[in-house]
Amino acid sequence: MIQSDEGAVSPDEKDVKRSTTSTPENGLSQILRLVLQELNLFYSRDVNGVCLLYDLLHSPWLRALLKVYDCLQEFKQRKLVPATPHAQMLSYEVVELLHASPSSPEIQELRQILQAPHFKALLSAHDTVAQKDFEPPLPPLPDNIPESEEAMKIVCLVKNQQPLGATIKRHEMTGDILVARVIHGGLAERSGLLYAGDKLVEVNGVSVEGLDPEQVIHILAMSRGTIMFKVVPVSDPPVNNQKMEDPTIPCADAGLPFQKGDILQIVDRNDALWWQARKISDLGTCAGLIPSNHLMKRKQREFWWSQPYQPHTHLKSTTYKEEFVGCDQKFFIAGFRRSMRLCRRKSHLSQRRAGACCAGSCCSAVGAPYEEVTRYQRRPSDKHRLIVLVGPSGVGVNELRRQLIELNPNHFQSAVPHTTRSKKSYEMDGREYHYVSKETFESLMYSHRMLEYGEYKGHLYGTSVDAVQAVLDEGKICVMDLEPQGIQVARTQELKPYVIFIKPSNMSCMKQSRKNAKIITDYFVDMKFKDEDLQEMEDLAQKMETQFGQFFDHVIVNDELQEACAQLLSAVQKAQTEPQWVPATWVSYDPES
Ligand SMILES: Nc1ncnc2c1ncn2[C@@H]1O[C@H](COP(=O)(O)OP(=O)(O)OP(=O)(O)O)[C@@H](O)[C@H]1O
Repeated sequence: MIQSDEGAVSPDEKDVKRSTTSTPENGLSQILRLVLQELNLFYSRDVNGVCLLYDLLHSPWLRALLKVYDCLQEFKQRKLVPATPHAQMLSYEVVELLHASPSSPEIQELRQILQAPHFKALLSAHDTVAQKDFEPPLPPLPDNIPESEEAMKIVCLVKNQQPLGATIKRHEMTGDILVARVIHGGLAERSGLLYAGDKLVEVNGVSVEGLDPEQVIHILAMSRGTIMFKVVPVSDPPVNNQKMEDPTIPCADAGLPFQKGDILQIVDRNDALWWQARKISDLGTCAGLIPSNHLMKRKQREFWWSQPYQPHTHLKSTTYKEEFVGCDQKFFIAGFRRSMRLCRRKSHLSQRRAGACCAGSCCSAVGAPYEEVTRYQRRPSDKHRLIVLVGPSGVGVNELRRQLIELNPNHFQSAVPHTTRSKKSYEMDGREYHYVSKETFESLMYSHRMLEYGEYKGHLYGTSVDAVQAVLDEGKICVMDLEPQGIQVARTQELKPYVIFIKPSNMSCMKQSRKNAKIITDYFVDMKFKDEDLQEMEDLAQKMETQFGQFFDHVIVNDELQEACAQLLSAVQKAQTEPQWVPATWVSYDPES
């Protein structure tokens, strides 16, 4: 509608008066308005073509476009780069406003314009140009903020189908929505604009005052592309001794899934309960939350106490025979004696029955849920690493050990165990066993020189650190089998054990491969495997993996014997020649190395 050039002030004049305070004087909208004022004077005089020109320039879409352009210019002058997000925000804002007041036909028209594909295309073209000029935004502060007011900053983050990498929470006392943490390596951290403790004021133009964190998260989740935050920056560095009553993760999306035994790079351990870490196998990704040492210990203790008592079942036995040595052996290999193996099993049983934790199992695991590790490669001048084989009874640990040693007895050797029983006529001290007095044995036990020990038929049996060292000192590779409870005892800088878990394959394969195999029991030597024995083996293997899996450097499924043996040989060689993760305490810093 065109007003008369005389009399009442035209709506355009009103606009001019109103807008001069807020838009730059040389803004295109301002110029357009002045032009329209001029044209208005000639409109009623019907000067040739003026009406057409006036109508064209007066169309709402042009005014809307120039308004957006002017706002962009203003944002640019305030150095709020990149300007693109602001343009998008502005158009979203206008559309939102128009939704709220859909009455007049002009507003309807404006809404259609802003939502029209060509307008979006125009913005998108601008986006592309602006993206090229992108510089990390400076933390901008409006010039005209009164000193008494909190200084705010506007932060724009472009969310390219990746999480923002920040979590929020509500302040218990003030109810403010705060940035709870900024995830290392995430979008927010890389921008350098958001810090833990920043107070959120607006998200995408929506005030967060009175909103629940979930509502804010919803707004964020619904946002595409650029997200604009208005924040009051935290005055002090982020607070690290944050107290959380809730034992669950503060933000499930920010969690880092990991398993026991995974190698993690800890990038932030400031929080008492939740650390930030990355998997070493995936260092390119942004960090995630993991429970802190403290929280892990708490969880482990809770879990430990919640575990029901689980008695260990033994293989049933019928006939008793004296201990034996494999008669088909071409040469003598120590440490395969039946008494020693049964003693080991019995000591394992008694530990479980007593409900106590041996030094190497859950107690120490509770003490140190995480272990600092480093890469270690054995130098040719170093002693060999001890090879420890672990597995459920009957899986083939001794068979594999025997086969490995038979491959090259000059290179691989077992440690000679100690016993307090008396030497038999056909035995030799230091070959089958080291025959020692009870006092000597006990003094080795109490001075922690026994890797494992137990009692069988009233006699003590065990393998000492010194017996292992004796093999290593000869330049050989010592291969021994241990109950998993003994792993922790062996894990010393001195022995640097490489632990290989021997695992049964599935039941149907085991039934097939173990058709002719024999198990060792207390009383019956040539007993064949029954289905329940195989089932027990499988269950026990699972338990071992769950409880001790973090200590296993390598896992071999013992299905086909020769294949498993080849895998064992290859793993043993790698352990001695290739870099491996070991506890950091095993590697002392040597500046000359
Ligand atoms: N892959 C395999 N295929 C067929 N038989 C196997 C295989 N591995 C082991 N065996 C046989 O299974 C039986 C038990 O193996 P082994 O004595 O090595 O068990 P173990 O794990 O040392 O347990 P334990 O110490 O209780 O005897 C033996 O007769 C062995 O020859």
